[in-house]
Amino acid sequence: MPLSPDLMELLARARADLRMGVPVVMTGPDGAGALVMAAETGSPERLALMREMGAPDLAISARRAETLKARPYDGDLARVILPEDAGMTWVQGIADPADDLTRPMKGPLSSRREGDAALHRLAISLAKSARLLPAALVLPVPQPFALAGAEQLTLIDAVAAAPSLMVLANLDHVVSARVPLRAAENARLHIFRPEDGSEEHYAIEIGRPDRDAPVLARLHSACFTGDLLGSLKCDCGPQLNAALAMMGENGSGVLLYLNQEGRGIGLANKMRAYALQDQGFDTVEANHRLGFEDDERDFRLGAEILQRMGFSAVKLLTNNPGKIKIMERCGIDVVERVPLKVGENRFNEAYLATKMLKSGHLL
Ligand SMILES: Nc1nc2c(ncn2[C@@H]2O[C@H](COP(=O)(O)OP(=O)(O)OP(=O)(O)O)[C@@H](O)[C@H]2O)c(=O)[nH]1
Ligand SMILES: [Zn+2]
Repeated sequence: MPLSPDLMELLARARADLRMGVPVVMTGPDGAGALVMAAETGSPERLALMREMGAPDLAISARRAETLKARPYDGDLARVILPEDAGMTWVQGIADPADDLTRPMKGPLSSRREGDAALHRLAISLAKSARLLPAALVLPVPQPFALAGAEQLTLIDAVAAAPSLMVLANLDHVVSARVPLRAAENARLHIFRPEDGSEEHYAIEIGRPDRDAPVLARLHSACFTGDLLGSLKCDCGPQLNAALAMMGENGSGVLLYLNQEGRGIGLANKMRAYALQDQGFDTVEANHRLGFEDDERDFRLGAEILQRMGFSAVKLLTNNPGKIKIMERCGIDVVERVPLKVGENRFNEAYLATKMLKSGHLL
C-alpha cells in the first residue's frame, strides 16, 4: 500500500475540509475541473477569491430548488447563477431555509442550463455526507491539478468518486465488551468502524442469540434529543428502552444503534428541521425545504452488521416497512415484524401521524 491516500481516504479528507470551510478541487470527465466550497461553511474572503478567478454557481438540490422556484435543469439539482453583488450572506440565505418566511423574495433565481453538472452533483453529495446543508459553490477551473498543488487543496477525481460514494464502506469490528444494562445484565457492546472515516456504529447483543434461528432485532437510528435528553418531540427514547426491555425479557436479541442522526442528515440539520417545524411545516416538508429527501439513511448498513455478527434471519422490531424491504433486499430474512408502539404524547402526535400518512409507517 502506498503512503499517499487512496480515493476513499481523500473523500474523508474532503468532507473534513468542507466542514471547516476549506475548498476542495475536483477533476471531471474531460479534464475539466472545479473548485468547490460548502455554502454553509464558506467564508466571504474565500468567495471573493473565487470571484476573482471566475463565476461560481451555487449548486442546490432539486428539493431546495422547488421551494425557491429555481429551475432544476439537471433533474436532481439546480445550478443557480450568482448575481453580481451576491456575497456569502446571499449564498447562505439560498442554502438555508431558516428565514424563507420572513424574507420570501429570494428570487427570481436563474439557473444554468448548458454544460455538465457532474461535479455539482458530487459537491452536493459530499456536503450531505459531511452533514452540512446540501449546497455548494462550484467554480470551473482550467487547471485543477496545478491549483490543488499550489494551494494545498484536496484533489478528488470525480469520475472515480461518484460510483464509490454509492458503495457501502467496509466495517471493521473494533472491539466488544460486556456492559450490564438495567434491561438486561448479560449484554455486550460491539463497536463497528467504517473504513471511509464516517461515524462508528454500535451493536448491543443481549444474551447469546442462536445464529441459526431468527433473532429479535432492532435497527435504531441515533436520536440525541430523544434517546439522551428525553425529548417529547419523537418516540425514539421510549422505543430504544422498550426494545432493550423486550430483548431482556426474551433472554436474547440484538439492537443496532446506527449513528444516522436525524434520519441521516445530522443533528445540526435536524435542529434546522425542528426550527422549520416551529414555523408550521411537518417533518417531511421540513426535510424537503432544507434540500434533503424525507429519509437520507442507508439501512444496508444494518444488514451488513447483522451479517457480520452471523445473523441471517430476524424478528424485526419496527413500524417502518422501508427497513423490512432493505433487509430482505440485502439477504436478511425478516420472518416477523414486531410492532413497537410506545411513547406517544401530545407533542409528538402530529409527527407520528405524518410518519404514517407520508412515510408509510404501519399502525
Ligand atoms: N430529519 C428529522 N429526523 C428526525 C425527526 N424526528 C426524529 N428524527 C430522527 O428520525 C430517526 C428515527 O429513527 P427510528 O425510530 O430508527 O426509525 P423509524 O423510521 O421511525 O422506524 P421505526 O422506529 O423502526 O418504526 C432518528 O434518527 C431521529 O433522530 C425530524 O423531525 N426530522
Ligand atoms: Zn427521536
